[in-house]
Amino acid sequence: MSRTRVKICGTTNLPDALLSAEAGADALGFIFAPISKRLVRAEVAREASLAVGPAVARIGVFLNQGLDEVLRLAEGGRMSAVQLHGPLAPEFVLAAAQFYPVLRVVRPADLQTEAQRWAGHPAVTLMLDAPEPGGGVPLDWAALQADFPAGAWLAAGLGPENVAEAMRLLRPAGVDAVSKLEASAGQKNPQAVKAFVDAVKGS
Ligand SMILES: O=C(O)c1ccccc1NCC(=O)[C@H](O)[C@H](O)COP(=O)(O)O
Repeated sequence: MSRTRVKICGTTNLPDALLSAEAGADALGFIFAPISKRLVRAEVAREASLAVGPAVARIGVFLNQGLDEVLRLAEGGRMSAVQLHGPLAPEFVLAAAQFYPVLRVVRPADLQTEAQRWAGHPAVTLMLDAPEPGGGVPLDWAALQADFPAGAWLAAGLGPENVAEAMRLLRPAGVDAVSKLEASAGQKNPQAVKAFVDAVKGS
């Protein structure tokens, strides 16, 4: 079984991209959803994407945005994958997956349905997150143990202190965090980023 991948989300500037990459992150998230307090411009994301080297994935994060906008911003920011939040039609997810690997974000209530829907679609990977993304509130991992699908990623309220326990209970293929890794909204706390990556890789 391969090790759990670690994604640092909400990257808004070049120094934070570099510090996350140097800490050992496998993936950086760039939020293009206009409602986010961590919104990044495509030009900034592009500069960061080109600076972190070929081994670090760059994941464009979208919430209820049209396909043209998703593709334009993902291309402009030099993303390597897209993360799709919101109540989207399966056809929309499939259309995006023609262009980029997709992290399809689902809520606990939809997990079983979505797991069945996307089984056998290699371009679509599930990510379980709280109903309010970027809110820093953990899910009830014990309650999810029976249904957590192999290969799925986990987000919501993860940080250096609790990620090992979440991994022990759910064995996610990847973990994602933002709130607990910030000094302020959109600005990373370097010690927290390093501690989070080390906790994931040491588990
Ligand atoms: O974080 C945001 O501001 C955000 C806004 C709109 C859509 C998605 C957003 N974040 C997506 C993420 O991948 C977060 O890392 C994930 O929800 C976990 O956040 P947190 O619970 O704060 O660690």
